[in-house]
Amino acid sequence: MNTQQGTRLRFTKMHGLGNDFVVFDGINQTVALTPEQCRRIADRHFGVGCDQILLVEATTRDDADFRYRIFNADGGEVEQCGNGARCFVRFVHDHGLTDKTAIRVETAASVIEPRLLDNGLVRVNMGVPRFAPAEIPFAAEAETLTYPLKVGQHVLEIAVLSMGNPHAVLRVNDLDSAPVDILGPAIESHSRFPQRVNAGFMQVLTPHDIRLRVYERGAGETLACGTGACAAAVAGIRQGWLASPVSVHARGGNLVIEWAGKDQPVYMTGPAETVFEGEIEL
Ligand SMILES: N[C@H](CCC[C@H](N)C(=O)O)C(=O)O
Repeated sequence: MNTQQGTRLRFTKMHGLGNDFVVFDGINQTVALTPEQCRRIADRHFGVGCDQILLVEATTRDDADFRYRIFNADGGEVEQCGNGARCFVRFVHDHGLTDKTAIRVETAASVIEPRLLDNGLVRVNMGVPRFAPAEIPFAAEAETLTYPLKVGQHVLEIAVLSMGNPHAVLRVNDLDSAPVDILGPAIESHSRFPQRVNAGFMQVLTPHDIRLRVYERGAGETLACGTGACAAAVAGIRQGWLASPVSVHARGGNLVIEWAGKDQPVYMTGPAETVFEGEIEL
């Protein structure tokens, strides 16, 4: 069953550092979007325009308060969205769906824990990063710290990990001249990533500061990527270039990522903004 033609849906336009979202309350209205309807909503000329669509639903888990579904602009449903998680808790709190400031949210990948802070920012326990190739998924003979990836005539040395969604992280010397528009889509659709991948380009400034650009799976380059920031910080810490906490400077603004290593969770802190409320007829 999908949302029938002619149905009007209420939505809220939000963003986390310019990574923007159309958020639907799927508890007080019936929202069942087809990939084509997602593409239409996300279209910046024929729809509302966004990088991802976020759907708030009731959960059946007794260890979570809500269910959180994420759809990329290309219509594909995915496992995780970090900037969206910060907007999620702001949305459910501001729309009276909870009076809690710290909630547990079921996603396709895990249960994450966003918390509204007194200073207006949001801190999220994004869970434990995964490195086994089969858990990414990524085609590799064995798990190593980095992997050579042949892209055209280049052989790139990438880190590969999952924050619930797949990430490839490449260190570059100068982010402004990095060929993100060429290497981004080539990595995103590389055959060794059977479910495609988010491609992060990281410039290390100091052990506690990086600049980051992410060519996102199913959305293209965004102004910020929360799970991408987590993945880049984890990759840099593992390779000895970085130390927690790491300030991640994206084009849309800054996130702070904390990770104590090994099988510890990654914490992400940053803003979540509401832009406007609206209605759309599908
Ligand atoms: N493009 C991602 C989903 C959105 C992630 C990003 N917007 C974030 O803030 O983590 C994927 O296909 O896995």
